[in-house]
Formats: sequence, C-alpha cells, structure tokens
Amino acid sequence: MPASGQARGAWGWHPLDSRWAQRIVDAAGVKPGELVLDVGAGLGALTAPLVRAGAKVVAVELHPGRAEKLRRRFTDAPVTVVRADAADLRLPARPFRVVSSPPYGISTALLKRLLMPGSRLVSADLVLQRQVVNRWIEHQAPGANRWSRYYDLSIGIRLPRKAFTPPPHVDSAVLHIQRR
Ligand SMILES: C[S@@+](CC[C@H](N)C(=O)[O-])C[C@H]1O[C@@H](n2cnc3c(N)ncnc32)[C@H](O)[C@@H]1O
Repeated sequence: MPASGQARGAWGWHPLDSRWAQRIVDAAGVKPGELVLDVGAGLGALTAPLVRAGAKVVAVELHPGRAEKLRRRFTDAPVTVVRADAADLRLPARPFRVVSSPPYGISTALLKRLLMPGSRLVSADLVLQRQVVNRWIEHQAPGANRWSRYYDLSIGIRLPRKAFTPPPHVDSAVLHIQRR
C-alpha cells in the first residue's frame, strides 16, 4: 500500500488504476490454472486481470466491507476470498504465485513469510515502496543469506504516482521474486 496506509487513518488506501493493474499482471506471466494469491486485494484491481489470465485466485483482504464486496464481485469467478491478516498468512501447500499490492506497513512481514523455509512460492510480483524494493534486491533484508540461495529478486515495473488514486507521497515499484 503506497504511503503510510493505515497510519494515515483507519483503512486509508490507494487503489491501483486498472490499466496499471493489467500491466502488472501481464508482466507477471501468469498462466491459466495457476494458483495466485492477491494479498490485500482491496476491491479487486489485480484480482480482475488475474481472473482474465485464467488464474485460480485467493484474494486476501482484512477489511470486512471490502472482503464482502470482493465476494459479491467475483461470485461466479474462480476466486476464493479470505478475510485474514496478511501478516499471518497461511501459505498454500502446493506451488503458488503472488501478485499483489499489499499494505506497505506489512511488506517485511509478508516477504519474510513468503520466503520462509518450506514455502512453495514460485514467483511473486509485489507493488512496494521503491526504497523497500531497492533494499531487498541489494540483499539488505532479513534472511538474505538463506533465501538468496533459492530465489532471484529484481525490480520490475516502476509505477508513477498517478498509477494510484489518490497519488501517494512515495515512489513505488514491483519487486519480482523468482524461484531458481
Ligand atoms: C494498497 S491497498 C491495495 C488494494 C488493491 N490490491 C489495489 O491495488 O487496488 C491494500 C489493501 O490491503 C488491505 N489491508 C490492509 N491491511 C491488511 C492486512 N493486514 N491484511 C490484509 N489486507 C490488509 C486494505 O484494506 C486494502 O484494501
């Protein structure tokens, strides 16, 4: 989540513009039938193009109203909406991808969880604060000596502030994680 997310006020957020969401999903290269987690799914900006790509989506959203709207929006689609705290995310037991614009406040907790020993993560494309992306790709992040043996991290799409409404006060980019 760009800017300070919930710190700006209860459940403040910056949804992604649908064209940028489509670009992020296209760049992620999701294939039909793949299991994809959209963590902090909001109202489904990324969920919708993931469904169009043929993914089976687990949309994780903590806000009760947004989770309910997601359920209604994707009733007839291969989407499972889970109302849960992304910081306590239970990882799937089978291979999965992540395409997500999560709340920035939980970036580190989420990354540590996705990269923890035993994770079946295949790839992740996460919209994060640019300086957080830089820290992770430079291996200046927790556990780097362990996960860098299994995963390559790189910077993906750089997002202009106008890719969000309202525009945040910080720069954002996609952190791409790929299992070797
Ligand atoms: C930046 S918004 C992104 C929403 C959507 N992915 C988009 O791009 O438009 C992050 C979302 O995460 C949700 N959220 C905040 N804290 C969360 C948490 N701890 N666990 C799961 N979702 C959370 C917010 O309600 C919000 O919908």
